Amino acid sequence: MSGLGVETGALTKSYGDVTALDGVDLSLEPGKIYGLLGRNGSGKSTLMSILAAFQRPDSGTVRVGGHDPYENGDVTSQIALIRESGDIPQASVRRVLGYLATLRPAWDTDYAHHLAERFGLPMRRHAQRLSRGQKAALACVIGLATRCPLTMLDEVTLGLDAPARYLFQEELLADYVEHPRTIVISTHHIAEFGDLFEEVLILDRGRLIVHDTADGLRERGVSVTGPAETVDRFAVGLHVLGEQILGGTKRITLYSHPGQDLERQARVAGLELGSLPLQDLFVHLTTGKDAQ
Ligand SMILES: Nc1ncnc2c1ncn2[C@@H]1O[C@H](COP(=O)(O)OP(=O)(O)OP(=O)(O)O)[C@@H](O)[C@H]1O
Repeated sequence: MSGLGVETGALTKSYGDVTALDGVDLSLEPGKIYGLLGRNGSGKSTLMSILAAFQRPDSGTVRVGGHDPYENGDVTSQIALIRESGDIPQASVRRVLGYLATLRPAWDTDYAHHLAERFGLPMRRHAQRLSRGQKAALACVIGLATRCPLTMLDEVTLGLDAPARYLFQEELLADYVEHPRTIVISTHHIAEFGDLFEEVLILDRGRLIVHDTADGLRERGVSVTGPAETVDRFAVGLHVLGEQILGGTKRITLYSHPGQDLERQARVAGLELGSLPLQDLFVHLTTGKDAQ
């Protein structure tokens, strides 16, 4: 099994007068790692909870592996949504892991124990008494060891310290290579987790404003660095997102490539061109005047 595909059509969901999702058309191919990004309240958790059939949309269609997941046990048994906020049974870590082994067809007990050990989880401690970071680590262990064909991780790394976040990335990539599946990760740690994503989805106020490969997204912008005066001359008439000055050196970021001729000119003038970090593009797309 190399993962489940996802299709949604014109998905909408409101809570009272708050529109959480506003006509989301989504198509996820099986077996890829997706980054689901968006500012606070943009609809990420709502989208994932609908894909996991935790709730119904107000209108629109959802297909996971070609089927409507709602009240469809054959499909939901292949979907895992792990949330930072918990959903963890009230029992010791060891019992929680044992219980999940009975629920999840692809659960790997040895792997779960290996992960728990790497994260330093106290197996006998009651899950409710774990520290915030330990709870997050337990969520990561569960998210990885379920090996569900559609695994969605909603902000699971939020409480983890830096070494644990690196550990999570390392384990996720290694396990994904061995057991490919569809993985959707929502996170605000974009700079850190950006390299994990094959494709990036950006929600903005309930609308899907970007679905692109991570490389395609990075290539939408360019940085230009060099002597301040040369950079300023080069920038005339171009769409500059931001600038940094360090001594006599200036670095500007441009949204969209200036074109081959201008790039050549820039290089001839001794300017250095580079791609933009995902996080800069994300900030631009969701806060700038270009946010759609
Ligand atoms: N149960 C609910 N009742 C009322 N409003 C809700 C409910 N759940 C979500 N909302 C609202 O819907 C919008 C989308 O929320 P959602 O949790 O999906 O966003 P998010 O992108 O996951 O946010 P964050 O990054 O802050 O976790 C927000 O305005 C939120 O306040």
